[in-house]
Amino acid sequence: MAHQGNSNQPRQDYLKWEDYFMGLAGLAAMRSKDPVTQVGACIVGPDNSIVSVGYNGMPNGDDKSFSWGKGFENNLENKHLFVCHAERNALNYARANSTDLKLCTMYVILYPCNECAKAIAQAGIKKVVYYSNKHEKKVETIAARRIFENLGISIEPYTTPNKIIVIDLDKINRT
Ligand SMILES: Nc1ccn([C@H]2C[C@H](O)[C@@H](COP(=O)(O)O)O2)c(=O)n1
Ligand SMILES: [Zn+2]
Repeated sequence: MAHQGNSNQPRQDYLKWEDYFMGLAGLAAMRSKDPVTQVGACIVGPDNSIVSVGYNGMPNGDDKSFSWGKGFENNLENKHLFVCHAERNALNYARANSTDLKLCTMYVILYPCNECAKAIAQAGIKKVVYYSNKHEKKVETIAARRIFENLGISIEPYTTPNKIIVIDLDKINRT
C-alpha cells in the first residue's frame, strides 16, 4: 500500500468552494473590533474568483470617536448609528476597483439588514448566502427579506455542515 505522502491520488478532504467562501467571510469577521457581533462578507465572481471581502467596523477604522456600546438610552452612545456593515464595506471595496458585480454572489456571516439589502440590490448582485439569522425578528431583517423577495434576489442559508474550519498555519512544516 502506498504511503499517504506518496499517493498519486488527489486529496479528498480539500475545502469545497462554499466552505472556502464562507470561511473567508469568517476570517474577515475576525478582523472586526465589535465586542459582540463580528460579521464578514466575501463577494465571489462567476468563475469562483474572490472579488472582495469586508467586515464591520467604524468609519475609517476610527474607534476613538465612536462607542462600541449598545443598549444605551442615548442612541448616540450606541454603535448602530455609526458602524459600517461588512456587506457595505465589501461592496465599497469592489466598487473602488470598478468591478461589475452583476454575476457575483455574496457570502456573509449574518443575514443582511435593509440598508445592505438595498446596496446589494443596487450593485446588481443576484445571490446571497448567509450563515446566521440571529436578528431574524428585527424589522431591518424583515425589510431586507422583503427587498430580496420583491427583487428576485436569491437569499439562501449556508447548509454545509462544516461549522468549524481550522486554519493550522504550521501544518506545512509537519508534512
Ligand atoms: N448583516 C449585518 C448585520 C450587522 N452587522 C454589524 C453591525 C454591528 O457592528 C453588529 C450588530 O451588532 P449587534 O446588534 O448584533 O450587537 O453587526 C453587519 O456588519 N452586517
Ligand atoms: Zn447592513
